[in-house]
Amino acid sequence: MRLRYLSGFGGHFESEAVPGALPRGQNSPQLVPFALYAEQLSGTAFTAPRSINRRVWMYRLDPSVKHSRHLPRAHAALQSDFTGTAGIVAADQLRWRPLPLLPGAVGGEGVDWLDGLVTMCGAGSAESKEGLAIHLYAFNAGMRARRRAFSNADGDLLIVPQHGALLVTTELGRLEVEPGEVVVVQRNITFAVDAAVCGEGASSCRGYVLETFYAAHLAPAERGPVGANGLAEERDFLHPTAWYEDITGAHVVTVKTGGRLFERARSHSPFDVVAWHGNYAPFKYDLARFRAVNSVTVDHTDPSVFTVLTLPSAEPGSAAVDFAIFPPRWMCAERTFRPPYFHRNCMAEFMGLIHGGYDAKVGFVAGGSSLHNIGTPHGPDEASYRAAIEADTSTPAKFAGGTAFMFETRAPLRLSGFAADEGTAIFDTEYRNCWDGLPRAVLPANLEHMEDGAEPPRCA
Ligand SMILES: O=C(O)Cc1cc(O)ccc1O
Ligand SMILES: [Fe+2]
Repeated sequence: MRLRYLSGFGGHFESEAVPGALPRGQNSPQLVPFALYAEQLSGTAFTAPRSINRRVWMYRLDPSVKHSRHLPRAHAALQSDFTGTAGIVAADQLRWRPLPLLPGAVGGEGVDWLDGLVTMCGAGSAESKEGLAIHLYAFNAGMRARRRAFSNADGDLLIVPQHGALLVTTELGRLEVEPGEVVVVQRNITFAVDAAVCGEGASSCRGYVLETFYAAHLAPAERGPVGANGLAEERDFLHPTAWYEDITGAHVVTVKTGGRLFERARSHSPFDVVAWHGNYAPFKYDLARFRAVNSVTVDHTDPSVFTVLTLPSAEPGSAAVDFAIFPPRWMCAERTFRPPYFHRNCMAEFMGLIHGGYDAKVGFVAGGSSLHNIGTPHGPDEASYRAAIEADTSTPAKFAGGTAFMFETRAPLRLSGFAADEGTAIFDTEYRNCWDGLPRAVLPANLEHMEDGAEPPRCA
């Protein structure tokens, strides 16, 4: 499918699927063209400063309010509260294998994207509007065939497909998102996720999701001294164009609010927006477009240079959450240990691998995940360490091996019961052994010691 997109981060776009559907010169005429309903969706408080204010005006066949009462709905593995006893505190280095791909579904059977979500970890709670959740998904059934959609009042969703291209249908139009691309669907935008390839030969899909509970939205990281260009370029953020369907029959929109799921039934498709304008719209971004900047002299540059999207906190320079990537790139720092260094971070690091390998861990596989919580020591495994200290660093080397990513947050991450369960097939109980064989440094026997001339203090 060749879809058209509107390019530019933070742009004020307008799009109409039917010429003349978009009111000109005003948002809410007495009678909208074709008697469509005008509806505003706010992405920020009405009075948020212009630079961060987000809203969209939709012109639709029915107002969203035409639906049944909300009925509670259960979810087996979705968690939106990590406070109190709701989250499991973990200090260990942790790694998980990929979720198994689900076999091809027959008929109406199978698990769809929403039911296929499983929470791994998070912080804070949806209700407090502070914190985040990290989920995985695996699905083999479409939401559209089930006339099912989702709308998340709890926050924005950054979806990172790892296996299988997605067709994301939203109120504002459709986006095709392949592994290597990511998509952001913001708070309260109704959407459905399907495999982009349907029917015969359709693959099951797998990936990662970051859910941000904060009022602020993810935006490209500042460039600082890098200058006016590079890193994530505004023009590479692609938004959908208006698309609607005029379909009667039972449709269900599942909403999540305060961590609880409810269903509201409609007699028509919720994807009935004929035209829209505004600056609150889902977008996709191709990670291969990231213009990486790195050291051309010595030393390993901190991974903040690879930040694609960030959500600031009130503390200057300390993100509530960053989305950083480790893409294929040239490594050219001389006399340098080129892979990530050994370190302990004041931020928590959740990592995933989209394809290929990661230069600090031979044992990290595509689709897998790892967590190094605040202060937890980690770094290259033994094999990566040995290879790096022997590498010839007099010439550049291309790291073409893969694309990993990191959700980095100032919040301590707490585990879900699923992630903490060492008995699951995905929990990697061996992970911590990957550093066991690191040789201890040996100082020469006849080493001269620095003398400070002073006797150690003695207590009476
Ligand atoms: O731990 C990791 O693998 C992620 C990471 C990468 C890097 O280049 C520097 C620091 C860091 O935490
Ligand atoms: Fe790290």
